[in-house]
Amino acid sequence: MARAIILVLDSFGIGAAPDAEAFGDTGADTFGHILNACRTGQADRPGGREGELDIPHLERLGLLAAAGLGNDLRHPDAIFGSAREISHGKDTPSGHWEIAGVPVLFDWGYFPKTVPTFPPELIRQILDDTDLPGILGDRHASGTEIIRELGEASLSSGKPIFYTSADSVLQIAAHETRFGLDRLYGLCKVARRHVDPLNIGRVIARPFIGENAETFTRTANRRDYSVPPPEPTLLDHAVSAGRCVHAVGKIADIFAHRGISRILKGADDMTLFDRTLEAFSAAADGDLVFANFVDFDTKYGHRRDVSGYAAALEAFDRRLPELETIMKPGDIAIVTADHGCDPTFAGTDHTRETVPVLAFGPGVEPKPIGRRETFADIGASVAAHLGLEPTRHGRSFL
Ligand SMILES: O=P(O)(O)O[C@H]1O[C@H](CO)[C@@H](O)[C@H]1O
Ligand SMILES: [Mn+2]
Ligand SMILES: [Mn+2]
Repeated sequence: MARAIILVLDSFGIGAAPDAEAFGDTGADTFGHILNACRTGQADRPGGREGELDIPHLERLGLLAAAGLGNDLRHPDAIFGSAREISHGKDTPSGHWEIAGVPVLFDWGYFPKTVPTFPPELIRQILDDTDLPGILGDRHASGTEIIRELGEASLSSGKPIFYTSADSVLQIAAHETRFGLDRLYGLCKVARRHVDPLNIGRVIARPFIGENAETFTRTANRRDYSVPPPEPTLLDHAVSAGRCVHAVGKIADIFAHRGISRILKGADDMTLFDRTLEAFSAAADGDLVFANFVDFDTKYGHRRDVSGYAAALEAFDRRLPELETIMKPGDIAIVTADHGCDPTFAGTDHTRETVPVLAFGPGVEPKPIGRRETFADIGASVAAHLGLEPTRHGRSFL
């Protein structure tokens, strides 16, 4: 039994989703394209990273083999393979819930690519329930770009910026001190209530600071208001069995705080790695640590920043031995992802891809597991490992 830890590299897809075409994502391959850009010198950063992608630990755990890349004849030190997604969406909740045994087999609501994008009735309801003079934005956008464009107008008018993406999401950006953080959270709660009937997965508060378009930056006080998963997840099973679920980063928000015992937050992925180690060190036998590393997605994938993504992978890789050192016999760690966000792809949205599944630990017997038919095999394996009630979906690869 011992302990289990799932590390989600948010958006770290490895291409080859059999249904990529249905999402307009034919050819998307987050890992493959980063690897290639590094190899051909297109991910060099003056004074920063350069050359081939340097990820010896992920390679040792079978990442290249899992992605069907490279001709490394050494046998990986892990259970290695990939998984496709069966959820209808390629968003963060869909990916994480499916990992936890609950694929999203219904259709989320989405906002159209028109301007305005939000139904006037929805905006009217939100305005009626708040003291706002109106809203700005009201369209599909990249979060950083729309703040640069409309942030100053938001400061002078007192109107928050509403936007969406290819995900089932309503995002609200407002100045953290001038608009006020608590006021922004309150507004998101009101919006959450009104988007429920539209089947929208998340409302996200996007606070930013700075004085003008050149200096605006988003802060770590982002908060996601998700709908709860439609049936019990691996996390619920763990908590019902009296285990502790240690949620690192935005995991608690993604599961609408259900099946969570402890929350550990951090402002960036390296701090989140510190918190992950802290959580794992504190975990008792039978506990689950579930960590999400959001920067890959938010800071590099959506920003289409290839060298930034490469540097983040290298930084993550360098820290893996710290986790391996504190693992005890009987523990299992699984490195995976929730969807793709190919930084070389058109647009700024997620990409439908398969994800890596690398499972390792002192007593874990390495083997290939091929391409799993659903991310839920991860949850099923963790449930089997921890002796928990199996989730309805997924088959254990252990
Ligand atoms: O462009 P930003 O604000 O980072 O938004 C991105 O972040 C959202 C949540 O992960 C996604 O829906 C995507 O649109
Ligand atoms: Mn995600
Ligand atoms: Mn994203």
